[in-house]
Amino acid sequence: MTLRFEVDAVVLDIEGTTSATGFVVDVLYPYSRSRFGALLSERSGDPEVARAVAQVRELLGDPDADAAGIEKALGAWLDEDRKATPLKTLQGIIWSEGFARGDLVSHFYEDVVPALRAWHAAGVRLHVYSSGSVAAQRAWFRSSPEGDLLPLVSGLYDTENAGPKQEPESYRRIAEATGTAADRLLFLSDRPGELDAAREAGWHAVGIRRPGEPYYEQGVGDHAQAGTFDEISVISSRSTT
Ligand SMILES: CSCCC(=O)C(=O)COP(=O)(O)O
Ligand SMILES: [Mg+2]
Repeated sequence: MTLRFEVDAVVLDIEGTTSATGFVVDVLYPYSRSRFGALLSERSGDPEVARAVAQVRELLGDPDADAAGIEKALGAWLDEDRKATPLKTLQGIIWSEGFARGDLVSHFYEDVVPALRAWHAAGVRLHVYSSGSVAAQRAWFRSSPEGDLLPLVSGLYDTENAGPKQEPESYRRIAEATGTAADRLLFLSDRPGELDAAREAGWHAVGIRRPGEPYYEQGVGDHAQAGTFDEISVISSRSTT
């Protein structure tokens, strides 16, 4: 069955939706884990690192946490896959440098890139909303196995510039930032709590359920669902075809 939407923009979750959680956890997480120590000790004066470190201390409730304590907290959050904003900021710094130097190439499920190209060609705007930082998202789309996909993307949103993914207010903020009416936006995600929040903000929402992903068994509640992007047809009033 094909799900049909007439909207102006599609907003994409990454992990579990466009891309495999296994790749993020097995490739990206170890890459960042092994580099946190050097980042914290050698670049503590970098404003972005300093800001993230201050946020970690605040989350820990420990204003005096030293570099070892910060690294330990980051490791624990990685273990539990906690999407803490400062963790994502620091990972984003490390990953974007790793992508730029060619150590990393991103992952997209095989149905995703053809669908993104088709929707973009049909005049549908594409935005990303992920817990991964904007810097990480930019590098991820720029360094895909199919080349630079960033030109397909109009906007990048994370927990810093939009807010937590399970809060409707974050989706209202994105609608405002993109200048798009809520009912002209379609959100694709694997997580029911995110889909609930998008729907509460008045968006269309489709749960993506891919075998092997962490939320596959749990399902996406009462949301419309698709196993691949091929099952979703999107047209826009801005369409030229
Ligand atoms: C390029 S983003 C890396 C993935 C990541 O760290 C993450 O937290 C993704 O979470 P999502 O909100 O996309 O499920
Ligand atoms: Mg996800």
